[in-house]
Amino acid sequence: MISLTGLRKVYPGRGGQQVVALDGIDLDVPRGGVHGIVGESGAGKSTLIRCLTALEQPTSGTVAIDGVALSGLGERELRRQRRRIGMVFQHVNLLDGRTAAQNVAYPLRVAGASRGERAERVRELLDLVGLAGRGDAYPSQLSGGQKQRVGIARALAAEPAVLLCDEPTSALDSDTTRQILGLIRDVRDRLGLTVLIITHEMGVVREVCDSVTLLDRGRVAQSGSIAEVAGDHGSRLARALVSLPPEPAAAGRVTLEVSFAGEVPTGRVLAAVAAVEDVDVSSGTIETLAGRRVGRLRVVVPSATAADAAARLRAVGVHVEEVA
Ligand SMILES: Nc1ncnc2c1ncn2[C@@H]1O[C@H](COP(=O)(O)OP(=O)(O)OP(=O)(O)O)[C@@H](O)[C@H]1O
Repeated sequence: MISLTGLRKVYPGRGGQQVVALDGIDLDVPRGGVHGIVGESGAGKSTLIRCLTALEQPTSGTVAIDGVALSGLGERELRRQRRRIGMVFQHVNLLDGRTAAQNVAYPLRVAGASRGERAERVRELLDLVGLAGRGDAYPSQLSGGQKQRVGIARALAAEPAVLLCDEPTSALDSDTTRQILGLIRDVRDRLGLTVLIITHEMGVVREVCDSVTLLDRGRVAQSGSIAEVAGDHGSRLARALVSLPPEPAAAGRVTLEVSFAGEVPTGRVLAAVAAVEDVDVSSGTIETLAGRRVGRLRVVVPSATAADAAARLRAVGVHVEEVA
């Protein structure tokens, strides 16, 4: 549904130096998928969004939505394609002097819908986002979460095929974040949308995404379904998805991080850990992510016997790394 091929964007920098913001991105998000894009500041996330909405022309490579490449479209066709992409932002930017209903109706007015059509569609949309009966409220009378609901309704007004969400919950508290992510999943389920979420919060990825891409200096550092990346134990995304607090080991001891996925029975792992001589478990988690059981344990062992302990643990099929 969303297909990026060899996407490259180079900006002219200061002193004639070039800034490579995107360096050959290949990415496919299937119809109905919720895909997360994560990466540090400057990784290229905003540039990616601007290329997807054709606000920015790629230096090379293609962006295609539903098989239609954006480059080479005429002005009219491009406008039509843009309407197939709804945008949800961190700061909703509602028109303060207009009611929630008028804000949602705005893109419908621009698209030339009649008054009757607008009223009916706005009612449906407010209902869809859980704001039935709140259409007459002004933005100042709405909570942050309710404003974001209005923003989502507005983004859905033109019946897009794709919803691009740029840090949709960064300004919200954790309860409201969970509700808004639940809503995004719900509209995906009901309307069959394809959703791309740019976020710096792994909690968002865990909660709502089916798949995820880590961008690093304009390149894809890692990409896959949540189950795949969570099971790729030593990887950056696996560590970020299932993270443990760092805790330095005492002198003469080292910490081994033991990671495993559903293929290895938890009981067997725990038995192997318990059998290690003079072992202590300092932290750990065993949970189900995208239907796959994943576990991570930090075990502290004497330095002198650490290599032997690691070998014994690996023998049961787990991934073991010494951590600082
Ligand atoms: N218009 C521009 N002109 C020159 N350089 C740019 C421009 N826009 C972005 N860049 C550079 O491209 C790189 C990627 O920037 P981008 O804003 O896409 O990253 P980001 O991952 O969205 O970061 P953040 O999370 O801070 O928004 C950075 O090095 C940035 O300085």
